[in-house]
Amino acid sequence: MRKIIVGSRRSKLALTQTNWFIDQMKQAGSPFEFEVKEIVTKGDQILDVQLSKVGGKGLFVKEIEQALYDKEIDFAVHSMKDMPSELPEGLVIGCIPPREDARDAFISTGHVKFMDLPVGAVVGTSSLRRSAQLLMLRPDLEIKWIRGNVDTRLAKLETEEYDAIILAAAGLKRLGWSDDVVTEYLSTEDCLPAVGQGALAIECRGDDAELLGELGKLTHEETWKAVHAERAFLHAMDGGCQVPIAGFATVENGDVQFTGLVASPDADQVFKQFSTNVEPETAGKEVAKTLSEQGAYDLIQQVRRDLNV
Ligand SMILES: NCc1[nH]cc(CCC(=O)O)c1CC(=O)O
Repeated sequence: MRKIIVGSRRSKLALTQTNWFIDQMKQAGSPFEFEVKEIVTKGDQILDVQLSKVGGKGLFVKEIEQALYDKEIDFAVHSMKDMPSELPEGLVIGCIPPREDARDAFISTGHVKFMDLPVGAVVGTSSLRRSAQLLMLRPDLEIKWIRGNVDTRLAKLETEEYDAIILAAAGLKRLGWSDDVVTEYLSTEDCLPAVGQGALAIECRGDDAELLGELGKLTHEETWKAVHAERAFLHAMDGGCQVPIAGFATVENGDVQFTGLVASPDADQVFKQFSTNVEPETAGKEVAKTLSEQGAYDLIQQVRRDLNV
């Protein structure tokens, strides 16, 4: 029996996602043995600075992709959100399993709802996408950068000066945190999720036909369509996790319904557009075209120059 080596970042979330997916493969009757190999990425090492400042697309994936090229591992389970919109030559996404909750979770001390936060309350996030959208609703809030994995951030809410923090619901749910830690789930209208948020990407070598055949069986059609619309948008806008960009799609009766958003970091300028199409890429690209015509592409380039990324 072929032994498949699965690469994973060392964080609890990465390992949980990896083991969850291996279980799915076993349940589907995949004819393999599995072994997990832990890999430390640059993104895991730099935990003390604002992510948008260290820059570089694919901060969490580069070392893993090298291990794929070197055949040290056969596939890796990534958060789709951490994947650059273009994969390097020779590597492919072999499977997109069903999406977890794509929303952002708002967690405050004392369970005060977001709109009930006192004036000037301090909210912890290191994402320009989240901070821009929070400031649209509550321009009075103070955004304070916060880094670290899910457990660290929840601990910081208790011990440091934050009134609230925002985390991806998917990470909390996969780690088994119960719904009661969450004060409220922000609606996708109020806080449009990051492209790919809540979804996983199984990355492998494009020439590994045997593995690709097994992985393909576990792809979830609706998630595949939604993610392709979102990533087509991200790519067309030259977006990434360093700039305030959001994109979220659902599938209704086979049609992809996609909303894209680009904002300035201070939320002074906000561009938002919706499109629906049977072709996922078309839905994403149409929104990108409209927003670019309105000035959103230039805004992203401006943000990149300002942040030097
Ligand atoms: N930015 C890091 C990251 N990448 C994926 C997740 C959570 C899981 C997901 O969105 O799929 C997180 C943490 C967070 O944003 O709270």
